[in-house]
Amino acid sequence: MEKETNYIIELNNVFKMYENSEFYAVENFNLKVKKGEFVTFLGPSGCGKTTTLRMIAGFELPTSGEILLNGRDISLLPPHKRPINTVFQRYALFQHLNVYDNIAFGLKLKKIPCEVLDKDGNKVLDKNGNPKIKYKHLDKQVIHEKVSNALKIVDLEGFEKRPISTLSGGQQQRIAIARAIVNEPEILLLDEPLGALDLKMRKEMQLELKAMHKQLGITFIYVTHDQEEALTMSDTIVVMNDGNIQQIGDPKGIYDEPINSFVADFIGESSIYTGTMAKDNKVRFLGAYFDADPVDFGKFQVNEKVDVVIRPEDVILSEGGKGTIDGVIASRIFKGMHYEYIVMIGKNELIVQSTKYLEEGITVGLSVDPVNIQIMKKPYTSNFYDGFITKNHQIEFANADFDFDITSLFPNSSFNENDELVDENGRVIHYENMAINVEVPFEAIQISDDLDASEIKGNIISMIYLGDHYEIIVRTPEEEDFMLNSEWLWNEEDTVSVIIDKSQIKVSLKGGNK
Ligand SMILES: Nc1ncnc2c1ncn2[C@@H]1O[C@H](COP(=O)(O)OP(=O)(O)OP(=O)(O)O)[C@@H](O)[C@H]1O
Repeated sequence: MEKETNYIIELNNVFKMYENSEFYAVENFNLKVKKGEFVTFLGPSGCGKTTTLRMIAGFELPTSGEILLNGRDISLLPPHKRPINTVFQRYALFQHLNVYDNIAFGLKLKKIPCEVLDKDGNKVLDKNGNPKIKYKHLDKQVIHEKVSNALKIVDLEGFEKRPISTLSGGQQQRIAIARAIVNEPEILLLDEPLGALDLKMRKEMQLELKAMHKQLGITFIYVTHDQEEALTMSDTIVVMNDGNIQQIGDPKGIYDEPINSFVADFIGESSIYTGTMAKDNKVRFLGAYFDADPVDFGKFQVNEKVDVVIRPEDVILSEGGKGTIDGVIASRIFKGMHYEYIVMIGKNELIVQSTKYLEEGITVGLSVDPVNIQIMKKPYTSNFYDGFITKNHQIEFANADFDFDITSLFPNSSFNENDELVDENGRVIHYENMAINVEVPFEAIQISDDLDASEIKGNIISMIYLGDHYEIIVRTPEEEDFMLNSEWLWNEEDTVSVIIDKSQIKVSLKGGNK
């Protein structure tokens, strides 16, 4: 069904699970893109950016949900029928063709409908009285003009006859872009198009792509894991993690008002702390009470645990301890326009940028304007799993068994002499396979590089520094995630064993079997 819309692309409740996979690569994705917008999908490797792009292009079908183009559902339309072109990181140019033929390739195949005319130039009608239509190839002259124009846009006029192999990486990428825009798509999808270029060339091409976007006036949907690239080029950034959208906003909004610690950590440099809301518009972190922005304060309860984000450029340094809190300068690096300091407040580190030159080892006062203290809801402090009770009256979750006193789940129950679980009237309770909810607080989990220390093993997939500790996510081969806090610095991708303090596991019955 078609409906009036200002949006060129809409994704509504889109989910994608690949065949032979047990998790969603993209989960509940909702996005509206305006005509002419430059939208960037930003997130770490594996977060679902390419999958989303491929669904828009039509190379993958969503498992559920709908994709609308100008208000029309295109979920089942094949890629070549969508007015959308894609530029990939690997340029996918035909090495045996020259520049002209690479760009003209699609145009030469294209057939356009034309009305049939008789020798006097009148329209020929079919038996229903409608103009008769035939399909014919584009004129050579038209192709020539379109190719020249595309080469002009990518700033490679005069390169028509050059073999592809004689072009630099940056030039090849421009040809790939020219090939995509020569078809005059309504939307251009760009999947890490600058990923294979060196830093200098990347920076140049970022500005050129932005200029091309302006000149062409078409919608760009761009994929990158480089936050600086996203901040430089986009009108709108969609920050993704683990198949989910974390935040949608313009670059400044995302940088200044990150919605959670993942976004704050991923975009720009920042110090992140666990804080507690206190009375009288205050928030306590780093062992001191700071004035909070009253607007933020109203969103939280007194005593609520929160994440507090401080950007390095927002810390005001003063000599002689005239701030909200004192710290000692541990290191100083000159960064061209300013110095970057690591200041220690007890065991916590704070990153500070300042144009002032200060000696290492001295005590400084630190303060932050209330509007620059970003206070965010703490997403989780516990892990949650679906599990069940095994026939040996253990509990199983995350593909591991744990001893657990299951009598605590059934009031007044006990085990009889036959090792059966019975209620207060002696009736047997059939607990085997009963479904349970399991909560494992972060504090209950430790990790170790001794892989024999636990039957649960996994790889570290994320590590966020929170001032005096790291928030770490370990993912098992079965795609179970364990989030925990650790004082120690680990390496991403490290394989570790996950040790759970059983006494801290909380279990409740779900009702029903697994
Ligand atoms: N064809 C496939 N079959 C099964 N799983 C897949 C397939 N393609 C991607 N995945 C999985 O889906 C998830 C999302 O992958 P996707 O390529 O969309 O992420 P990405 O954010 O684009 O990552 P990158 O930046 O590394 O390209 C990953 O866990 C990936 O392993």
